[in-house]
Amino acid sequence: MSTDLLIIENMVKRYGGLLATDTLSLTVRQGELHAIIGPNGAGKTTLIKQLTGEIQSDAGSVTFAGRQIRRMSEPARSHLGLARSFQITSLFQNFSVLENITLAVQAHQGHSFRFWRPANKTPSLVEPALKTLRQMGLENKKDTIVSALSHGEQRQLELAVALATNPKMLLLDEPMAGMSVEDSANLVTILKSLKEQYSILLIEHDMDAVFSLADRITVLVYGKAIATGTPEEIRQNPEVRQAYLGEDA
Ligand SMILES: Nc1ncnc2c1ncn2[C@@H]1O[C@H](COP(=O)(O)OP(=O)(O)OP(=O)(O)O)[C@@H](O)[C@H]1O
Repeated sequence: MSTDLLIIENMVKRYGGLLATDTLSLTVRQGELHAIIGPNGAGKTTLIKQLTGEIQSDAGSVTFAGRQIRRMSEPARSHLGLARSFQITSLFQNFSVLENITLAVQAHQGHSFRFWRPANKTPSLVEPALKTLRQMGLENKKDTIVSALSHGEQRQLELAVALATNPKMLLLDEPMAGMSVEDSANLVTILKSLKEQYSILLIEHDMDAVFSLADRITVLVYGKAIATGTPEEIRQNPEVRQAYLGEDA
């Protein structure tokens, strides 16, 4: 039986007179990749920000790993295992790949920065960092300075930074944005390998990626979920075809 790791109930966010999130309810199951699609301005990024705690919801309930998190701070949510990646450029450009990850692990573990011992020489930080780099196929780049990485590799590293904190759930906001076809295909392969080990909420405009990766898809229009279902159910849904996907979907 599948368990719901994230349960969103009747969540609301208003910007003045605009309802950006309109009594939205959805669940993400343990080990599921749940994609959110919808036209520009549908409220997808607003939803992610409400989940991370970057913005406060006006109403509703958000339960994550059995805890009510709607009023929790961003760091508290991150410690519970909610990790956001993408659309935030969080890398230290002049530091190496390994240093970037060990610093993320250190910050997550809540250590003060120990300047007398560099993070990339501390075994308890290096071990999880190397494991994550292996998972992402970036191990051979561990000593490369971030600014020397390709755009696609930097996006992969952003994902590695999120994974290194050992999250329960990843919130991915348009990971394929600005990527070449080759880098996108590579990222799809990586995300497939991460599925099940992590629960993933994915926002993405690349429909090929969404339909090949998602276990379930929710379609957002004007802040409202108009449909949730398997990729096949979403493809067949007449309301979705009309509102978003177009007749050739
Ligand atoms: N800080 C803000 N103040 C006022 N309105 C906002 C604010 N942030 C977002 N909005 C509005 O809320 C609605 C939802 O925006 P949001 O960015 O969440 O949509 P989105 O689905 O992520 O769009 P896109 O696909 O273009 O990234 C839009 O109408 C947007 O103009």
